[in-house]
Amino acid sequence: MARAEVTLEVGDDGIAIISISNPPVNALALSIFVGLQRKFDEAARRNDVKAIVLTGKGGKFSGGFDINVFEKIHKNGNISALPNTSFDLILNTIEESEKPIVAAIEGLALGGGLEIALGCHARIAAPGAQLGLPELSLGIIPGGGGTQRFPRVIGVSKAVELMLSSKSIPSEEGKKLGLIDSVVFSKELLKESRTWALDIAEKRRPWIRSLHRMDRIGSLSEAREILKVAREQAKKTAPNMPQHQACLDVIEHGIVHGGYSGLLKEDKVFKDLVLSDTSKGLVHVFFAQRAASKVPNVTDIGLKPRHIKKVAIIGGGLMGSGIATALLLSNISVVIKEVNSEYVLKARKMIEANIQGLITKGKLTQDKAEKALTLLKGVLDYTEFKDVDVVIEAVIENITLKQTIFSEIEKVCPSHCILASNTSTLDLHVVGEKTRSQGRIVGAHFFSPAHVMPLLEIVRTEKTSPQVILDLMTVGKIIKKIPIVVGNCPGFAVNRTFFPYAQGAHLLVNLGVDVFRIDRVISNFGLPLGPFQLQDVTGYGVAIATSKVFANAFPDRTFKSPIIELLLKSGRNGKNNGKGYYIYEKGSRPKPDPKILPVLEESRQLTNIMPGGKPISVTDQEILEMILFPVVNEACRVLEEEVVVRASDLDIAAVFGMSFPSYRGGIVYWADAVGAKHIYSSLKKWSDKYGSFYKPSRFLEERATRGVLLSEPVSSSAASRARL
Ligand SMILES: C[C@H](O)CC(=O)SCCNC(=O)CCNC(=O)[C@H](O)C(C)(C)COP(=O)(O)OP(=O)(O)OC[C@H]1O[C@@H](n2cnc3c(N)ncnc32)[C@H](O)[C@@H]1OP(=O)(O)O
Repeated sequence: MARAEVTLEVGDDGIAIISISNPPVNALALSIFVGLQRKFDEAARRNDVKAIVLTGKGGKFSGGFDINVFEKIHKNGNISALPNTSFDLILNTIEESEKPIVAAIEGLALGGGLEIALGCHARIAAPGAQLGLPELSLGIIPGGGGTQRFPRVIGVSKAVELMLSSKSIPSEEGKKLGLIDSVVFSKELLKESRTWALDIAEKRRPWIRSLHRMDRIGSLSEAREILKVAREQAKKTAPNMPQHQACLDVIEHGIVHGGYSGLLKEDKVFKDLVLSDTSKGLVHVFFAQRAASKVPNVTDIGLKPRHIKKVAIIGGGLMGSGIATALLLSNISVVIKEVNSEYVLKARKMIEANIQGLITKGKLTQDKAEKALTLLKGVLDYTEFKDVDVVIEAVIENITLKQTIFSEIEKVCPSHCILASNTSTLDLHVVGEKTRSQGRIVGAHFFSPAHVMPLLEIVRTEKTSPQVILDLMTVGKIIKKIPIVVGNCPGFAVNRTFFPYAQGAHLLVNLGVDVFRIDRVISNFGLPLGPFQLQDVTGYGVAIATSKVFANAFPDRTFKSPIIELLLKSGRNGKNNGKGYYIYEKGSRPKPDPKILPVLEESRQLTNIMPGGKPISVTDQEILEMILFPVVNEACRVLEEEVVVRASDLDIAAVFGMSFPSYRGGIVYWADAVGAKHIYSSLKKWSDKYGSFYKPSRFLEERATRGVLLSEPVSSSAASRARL
């Protein structure tokens, strides 16, 4: 592996080129900071150096501070491991240097990488470099002066927008905003940066120290107004996350008391936040997401992903159209097959509406949208299937229909073609039973709406070939999904783990707890919708179909709630017809509908599970735990059966498939923070009181008794048991 190092070369022109090298993204590891300090000191001392250019090797400036250091601090609590770069390196050495320093940026300058560049006296970038301060997405604020210099360079409004959203911008936009002084072709980057540095040294260009600037800040009252609006917005969009308000406070402090005072405050707040639970959860998710892309015997055996040019989708309903949209937007040709031309047209309309939605939200340009639609073809037969690389079947959950489709596509598609099903519940063995292509059969489980939800659950059987899995993972990444590879079992990893979520909520209602209180408790915890509003939105048909699957697969731990059947009987269809647990009216927020109370009463009478016929009395915390602990319990079974490669894959599944709050790190991470002992003893208590739905799994019992983390690998736990 290449060494992390900083090099210095001095040219005949008197320019010192200092280069960061730490592949793959030139993260600012502690040794890089030491190296930078040494090389800048050397350049400052040397008489043959007139000016300095700072750059990154391998086509990247820097991906920012080394996040592994945060992970270590989270484990050992030792904050003193953080170097004092904001003052020693960026302020005193770079910004206050007696020789001008120009940042030559290629590829990316993120987080600490951009903060170092902001300390330089000019920034030259190659086209398309990604520039941003994504620290808030890690639960912290920029800690290298970004909260002070960014607003001073690009203005308060844009700086706030970019920091709060953790979004990056390309060099070209950076140039328009004044962040970048010049955009030049990659091959000209060093030459142009050298010239620029010399020009500053010889006073042909201004020598600008960002922290001293006030020209882009505007008046104090304007800045305060921008910050006030941002605070209100952040209260809504990031309610349980401290870093958003903290970032705004630090920006304001610097505007009121000056940049240096702002740096001092930033340093303190940054260090406090590094130790916060929010940062621990988000950093865990960062690494868990990268870990999910490493699948033993698939990604580590030297296979190369094949190029996927054309995908066929069978079924242009909600799922099929969503999947098609995601593919088209990533320049993949899509053939969508339907049973008649009316349905083909409907599918096209849905895809157009998906795309229009993205344009309206500013996420897509008209040009790109038009180009994407040219790659779409609607068909009624298999003629177009002769050269497709992947088929994704997305018809209704009917096993006979799916079996027929699979035996047909096996005949018409080329022999390399991947045969995927978007089933969310059916056994893949049975789906592909009538074919001789078991190695090519795989699940491609997208989540609705498929063009928006980030997770792609790739389901393999023992026969699915590693090449097929690798190819599907690659397609997933191309279409900007987060793929996790899981085993074949009822509900696979995501729906299987989360089936007790809705059932737990229904059980509580039948024990007498208020529906809307449950939804409030769950959304206060951080899920975007409570379980009942989620059912309204996803449709009761889905709820009925999935509960049937789980009732068959796991009858010992299924709670059968009559509520949905009763709602349907009383003319309620959820959001679909504007009436569910909530009332849905155009232009207004969903309103709880008290008219459902008699329906709930009827359900309670039918199930008759309230102890002594009276509603149980529970705290909000108990409500939360009575819904989420059964999910953890099922996650334990999923882990024990090794349906997922590693525990953190379930965290990714929870965050990106079920919108579990990312700052809580995912379901298993959260459970470990709560403690297996408490979860086990609570479930045991409730199973004695309310029945087998709560019965703790063997895995949970064993881990709780032995004090082993739920996230510890199954095999290593067995090994540690053997050692005892
Ligand atoms: C003091 C400062 O204010 C604090 C900070 O700077 S905090 C850090 C701010 N920077 C960031 O948040 C950037 C995080 N990284 C990213 O967003 C993306 O990795 C990226 C856009 C740089 C590259 O994306 P991509 O090309 O898809 O590669 P990706 O798989 O994500 O990363 C490649 C490898 O680099 C590692 N990596 C990326 N950024 C890293 C970082 N800042 N520190 C340590 N490792 C990092 C990843 O973990 C991964 O390692 P692996 O191969 O062992 O799994």
